[in-house]
Amino acid sequence: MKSYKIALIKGDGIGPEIIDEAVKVLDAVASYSGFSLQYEDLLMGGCAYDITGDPLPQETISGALNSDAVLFGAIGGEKWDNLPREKRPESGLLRFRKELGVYANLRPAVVYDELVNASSLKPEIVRGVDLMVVRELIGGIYFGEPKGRDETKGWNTMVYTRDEIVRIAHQAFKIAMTRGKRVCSIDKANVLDVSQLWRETVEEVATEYPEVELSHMYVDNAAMQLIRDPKQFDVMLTGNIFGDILSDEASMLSGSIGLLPSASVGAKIGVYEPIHGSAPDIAGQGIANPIATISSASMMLKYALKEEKAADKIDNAIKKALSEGYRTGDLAQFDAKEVCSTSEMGSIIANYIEK
Ligand SMILES: NC(=O)C1=CN([C@@H]2O[C@H](COP(=O)(O)OP(=O)(O)OC[C@H]3O[C@@H](n4cnc5c(N)ncnc54)[C@H](O)[C@@H]3O)[C@@H](O)[C@H]2O)C=CC1
Ligand SMILES: CC(C)CC(=O)C(=O)O
Ligand SMILES: [Mg+2]
Repeated sequence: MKSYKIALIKGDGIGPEIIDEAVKVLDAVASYSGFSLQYEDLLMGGCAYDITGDPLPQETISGALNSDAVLFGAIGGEKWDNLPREKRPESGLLRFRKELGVYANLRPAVVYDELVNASSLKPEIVRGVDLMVVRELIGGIYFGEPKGRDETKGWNTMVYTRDEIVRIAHQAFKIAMTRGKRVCSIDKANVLDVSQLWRETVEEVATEYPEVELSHMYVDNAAMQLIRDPKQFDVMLTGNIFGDILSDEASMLSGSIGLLPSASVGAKIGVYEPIHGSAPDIAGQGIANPIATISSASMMLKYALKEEKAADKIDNAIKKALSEGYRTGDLAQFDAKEVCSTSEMGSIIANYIEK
């Protein structure tokens, strides 16, 4: 029987609660699909800092590199917000992504038919939305030098090299070829020099994909268009910060940030992670929506382990749970037949996995 090594990084806040549910569902699907999964827990974030003094211990990097894939929950929380930057949980996550080299963060935003009433927008605007944000993940303003602060000034730098833009643009065009063959590249080329290079470089890469229609949009307009008419988008190609922001916005098309998964790829080992954070405001209450993480586990099966059938089983089980009217608290007002806890939702989805 095939066996895969999965590195689990639960992290802080709701991280452990949502990862536990994803593991429940993964174990169910593995048992019916002829493979087994071995898990190794690795520390990252505030919990890692508390134990080791470092938000990203070296063993976490080597453990991840020794695995077939990483399933990641979330890190961060107020307790660690006033530490020096390099000690903060978020620095650990940024360093982790950089160390692994996962430069492409794929963030699908799909609206489930069962949840069209849950969106912040009218059902006719969101029904059928199926877009993919392809976000550059290890460059841009989160990483650029110089950065720093003193008493009166703080500074960060948005830098992209041509090579960084070329590789993320290829990812976007390749993904577009498997979908609606449209890429909208998001920038701020009317103001930022780095965005002018971004736009020119994306144009060059586009010549290798003549079947794909390329358009460009300024990020401020994109934020508005995503709400006005989200179905105009197929693949949205973005830099790091723009994709971070626009994908949280896109989650409101689907009804909750607790629904959106992601895959961070481009290197030997990928990281599969919900788009949301550690949600300290609801941590420990058993009310977080685990679907974003369960769906990220499905992306892991599909992209990292090539277990496409098993991934489809998870996606179908999620749809079944939603169509049967099960909702966690974040979606309780929207056509819920039964409101359930984080762990009940995990069990329901695990039970709906096709044998
Ligand atoms: N990938 C990661 O680990 C990320 C970590 N963070 C960190 O997380 C902490 C909290 O950040 P916030 O800005 O509050 O963003 P957040 O995404 O953690 O939470 C924003 C809002 O969405 C809700 N929410 C998030 N996930 C949910 C889920 N699965 N089910 C139901 N509701 C959910 C939260 O309760 C909160 O009201 C910070 O320390 C931040 O730096 C933020 C984003 C990403
Ligand atoms: C917490 C940050 C490091 C990143 C973030 O918000 C994200 O990747 O969605
Ligand atoms: Mg974010």
